Amino acid sequence: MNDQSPQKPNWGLTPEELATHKTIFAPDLLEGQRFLITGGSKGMGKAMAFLCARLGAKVMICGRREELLQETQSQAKELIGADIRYRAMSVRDEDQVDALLDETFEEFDGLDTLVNNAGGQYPQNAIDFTRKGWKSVLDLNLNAPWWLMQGAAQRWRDRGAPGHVVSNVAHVERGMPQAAHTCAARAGVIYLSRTVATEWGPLGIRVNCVAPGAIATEGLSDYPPEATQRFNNVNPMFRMGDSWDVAEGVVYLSAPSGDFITGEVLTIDGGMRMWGTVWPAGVPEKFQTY
Ligand SMILES: CCCCCCCCCCC/C=C/C(=O)SCCNC(=O)CCNC(=O)[C@H](O)C(C)(C)COP(=O)(O)OP(=O)(O)OC[C@H]1O[C@@H](n2cnc3c(N)ncnc32)[C@H](O)[C@@H]1OP(=O)(O)O
Ligand SMILES: NC(=O)C1=CN([C@@H]2O[C@H](COP(=O)(O)OP(=O)(O)OC[C@H]3O[C@@H](n4cnc5c(N)ncnc54)[C@H](OP(=O)(O)O)[C@@H]3O)[C@@H](O)[C@H]2O)C=CC1
Repeated sequence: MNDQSPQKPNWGLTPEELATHKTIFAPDLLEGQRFLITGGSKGMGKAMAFLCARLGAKVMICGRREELLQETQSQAKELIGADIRYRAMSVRDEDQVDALLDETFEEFDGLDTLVNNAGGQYPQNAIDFTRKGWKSVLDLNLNAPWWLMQGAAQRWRDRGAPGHVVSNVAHVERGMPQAAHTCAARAGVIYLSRTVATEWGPLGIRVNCVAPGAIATEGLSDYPPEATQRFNNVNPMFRMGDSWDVAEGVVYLSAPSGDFITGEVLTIDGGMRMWGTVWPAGVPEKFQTY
């Protein structure tokens, strides 16, 4: 389990931990498989990239900051001998999404799994959302994954090839106070996925989601320490998950273990869907009942 003390400057697993973490999967499970993982330069996406590469997959990652992508590429080379490819881009830009898909399909002569992982939001009471802020969160967390999954599906259809999409959403079954924008976007991705899982089933394209609760990643350093400290107490296991928990879920759905699974949401939340509320901007007094 992670050191989740608020003093720790970097959240999440170190590259060395990602390189050596035990896995339940066979070392050649993904041999020859091709993965595109958005937001693969840190946090859960980086764990997915390391795990897939360790299991034999060819991996393309993207993110906005080239230095983080380059660092991830070098670490993977040095620590696990993997040749991870990357493209610096923003998934919020439709043209850049098309270019990323074109490059990946060309580079790998196809694609087996698209992982929609890049995302994020800011905490705020919904009543105060600006229109610009709403649109930016919806662009990042609903429009971008849709452009990516539709673009991948069109390319699979045109090649007569099967494919798999797995989107990293969030546990949103009970809504999420102070994160209504992301909650709306993630619910949109879940219901898009369930719908196109039917439409695209005859094409051999599976569409799934993973829904994490509070997971210790570098991304949490964007939140104030009092909030991140509380994230340890938002599920009945009274701890956060780590990026490996989610990476293994993604691999389970993508490998032959997932061959007959589509339209599913794999919740990885330590039970938060039953108990625990995040309140990322602070617990309002009325709700401080125990
Ligand atoms: C919130 C928690 C729910 C999720 C899951 C629940 C379960 C577990 C809890 C764990 C918490 C979740 C963690 C993660 O998701 S980890 C990833 C963490 N990192 C992030 O989330 C950062 C990602 N955020 C962004 O990239 C940007 O905020 C965003 C894309 C959303 C907007 O960026 P953009 O660069 O386009 O836009 P601006 O920054 O210019 O802002 C546009 C307008 O948005 C409004 N805004 C932006 N930030 C804030 C803020 N902090 N507070 C209030 N309003 C904000 C604002 O209107 C901006 O316009 P102006 O600049 O003109 O005012
Ligand atoms: N951590 C948690 O507790 C939870 C997280 N989630 C969601 O899971 C996903 C991964 O989270 P986590 O690993 O914590 O996040 P991190 O913030 O650690 O990593 C986010 C990754 O996405 C990339 N990214 C962000 N915006 C864009 C963009 N516009 N275009 C391309 N890449 C982008 C980042 O790189 P760069 O910044 O350089 O672009 C980085 O590689 C996100 O969608 C998150 O909202 C859901 C539930 C809980």
